[in-house]
Amino acid sequence: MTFALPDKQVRPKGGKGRQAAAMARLCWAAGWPLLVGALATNLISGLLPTATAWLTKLVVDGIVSGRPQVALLGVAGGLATVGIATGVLPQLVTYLQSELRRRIDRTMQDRLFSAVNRFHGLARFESPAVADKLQMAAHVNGTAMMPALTGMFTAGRSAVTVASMLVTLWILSPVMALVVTAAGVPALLARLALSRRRSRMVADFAATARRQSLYSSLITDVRAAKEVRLLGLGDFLKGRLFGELRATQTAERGLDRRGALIQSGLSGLGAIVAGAGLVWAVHSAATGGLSLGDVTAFVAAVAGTQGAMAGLVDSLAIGHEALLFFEYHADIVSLPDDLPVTTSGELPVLRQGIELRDVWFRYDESLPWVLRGVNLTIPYGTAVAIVGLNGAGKSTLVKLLCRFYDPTHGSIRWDGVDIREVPPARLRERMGVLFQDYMSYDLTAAENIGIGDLPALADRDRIRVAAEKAGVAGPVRALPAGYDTMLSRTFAGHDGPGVMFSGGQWQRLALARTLLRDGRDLLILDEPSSGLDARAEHEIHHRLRQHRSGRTSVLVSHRLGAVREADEIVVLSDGKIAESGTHDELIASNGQYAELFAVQARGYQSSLR
Ligand SMILES: Nc1ncnc2c1ncn2[C@@H]1O[C@H](COP(=O)(O)OP(=O)(O)OP(=O)(O)O)[C@@H](O)[C@H]1O
Repeated sequence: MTFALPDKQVRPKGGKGRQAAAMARLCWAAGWPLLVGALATNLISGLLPTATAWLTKLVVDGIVSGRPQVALLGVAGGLATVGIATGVLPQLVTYLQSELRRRIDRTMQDRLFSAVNRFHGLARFESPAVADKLQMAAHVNGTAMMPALTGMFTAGRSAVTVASMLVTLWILSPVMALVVTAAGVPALLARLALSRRRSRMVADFAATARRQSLYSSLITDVRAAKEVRLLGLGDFLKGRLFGELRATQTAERGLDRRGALIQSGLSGLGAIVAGAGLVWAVHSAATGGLSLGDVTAFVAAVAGTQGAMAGLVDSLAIGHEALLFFEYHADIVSLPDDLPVTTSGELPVLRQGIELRDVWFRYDESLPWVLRGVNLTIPYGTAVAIVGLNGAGKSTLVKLLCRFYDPTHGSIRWDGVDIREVPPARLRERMGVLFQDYMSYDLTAAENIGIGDLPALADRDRIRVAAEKAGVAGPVRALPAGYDTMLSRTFAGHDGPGVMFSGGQWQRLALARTLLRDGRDLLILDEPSSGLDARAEHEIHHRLRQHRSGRTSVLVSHRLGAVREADEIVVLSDGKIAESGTHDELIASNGQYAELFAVQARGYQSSLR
């Protein structure tokens, strides 16, 4: 089991405008009626403060000038209606926004995981840059995006309030309208600059945050718990986690201090402007330039403009930061497939065989060659065994046969058809493969086998037959709920706690999953018995020999006793085929195979003495 440390920082690319447009399109697709509804209610809410200010002025002026009661009552009724709307609309806005958040959540998850499922090979998962982005993108959902969306709504609402308040102010005092606007501009610029800094900080500390989550998962993950305890790594990991946390918090603190200083300065400036305006308004009222209603409207307009301007700037800043995270999602969603795949092309039913023609392969241009000109034929209906020392390239060859990567040079042909000329799914549905690093799923025993062939998931008879062939039927029947037992200690089953299998039992279960794909053209077994006890290994290989006879199969194994009956044994050494032949031929030629076989045989004989 490995936990990868992200090796470099990932800063998403692309302009904010482009990302904002992409996000707007996503929100539209997620639920445009909700989006329009939420936007409209937000904008109407934005007009309410101005309406309240004007209606209050009319009421006050009406009372002072002794207007008829009916007219006054009408205005008061209007004021009451605006009051009701002020109380009700925020609830409606909240509901519409929550529903929109759920829709956006679904749309984002759908797009993200569909994009990941579209990667046909493994290269994307092994790229540190992509893995880092994936980790960031997995946290970006509707909830994380809401600040950007509500930020846009609030910005729209605040803009409406600012505009309407400024009109009110302009009517009462154009000079004051200009002064309030001018005082708001530095606030806008300062807060946008702060927000940019904050976004940069989030990007700069992305790797730090990922390392934090790596250390916390190592401390909490059940798979790491054994080694963490045995080696006493708990405090070591916690120390590293806190080191990262301290680094992030120090940067955050610096930014918060700077923000607090700037905000205080700007608030002081706003208070001076509002105070000066009040002095002017009182003076004008005293000299008859303004009515009492004008003064109340003026005070409300100054406070409203300043408040709405602050809201506008804050919303823009919050939206700006949320957009940064959206970019990780957008980058993954737009990432092309790692393999050039075709959507058409048929794969014939295997009748001649599979041929590797001068196959060269390396995982990356910067890495050494793993396979160097491999020429190998796996004739139809035969069992070919691949043996060799650790790192010789055996599992790599298996991965190329499954087309998880394309050969760097050369080709792999299936009855003469280059496997790059058919969709990978069509190739993969023709094979059953047991990987060396097989998966153990936190699912029931039946599901662990059944997912080997999804249409058989509910077919208990087929699952039982596969379990029998893999020699795991007995252990499964002995489980508390038989095939329905949850094989997990961290997820409980329907009837109580889950149960864990032993390493060898898991391996047999994985073998059963592979054998469920029985009728496929090609069976590949990469170290199918590495975790089995001697008796189980003997028994399994006996069954597999029966199962493989007459079928096309590839068997990779370090246990040479297990491969001796293969039709052909291929010895891979340093990425090349060193020798090949039947067991007897290879023993007679006294090469690498004979040497390896002799070493293993000596080991067994000496332990018998
Ligand atoms: N995903 C990968 N990315 C980069 N290098 C890899 C990757 N997988 C394997 N390698 C390298 O390729 C070489 C061959 O590995 P491979 O797993 O094919 O060997 P193997 O013959 O199956 O070994 P073993 O007997 O230990 O299972 C090794 O040097 C290994 O470090």
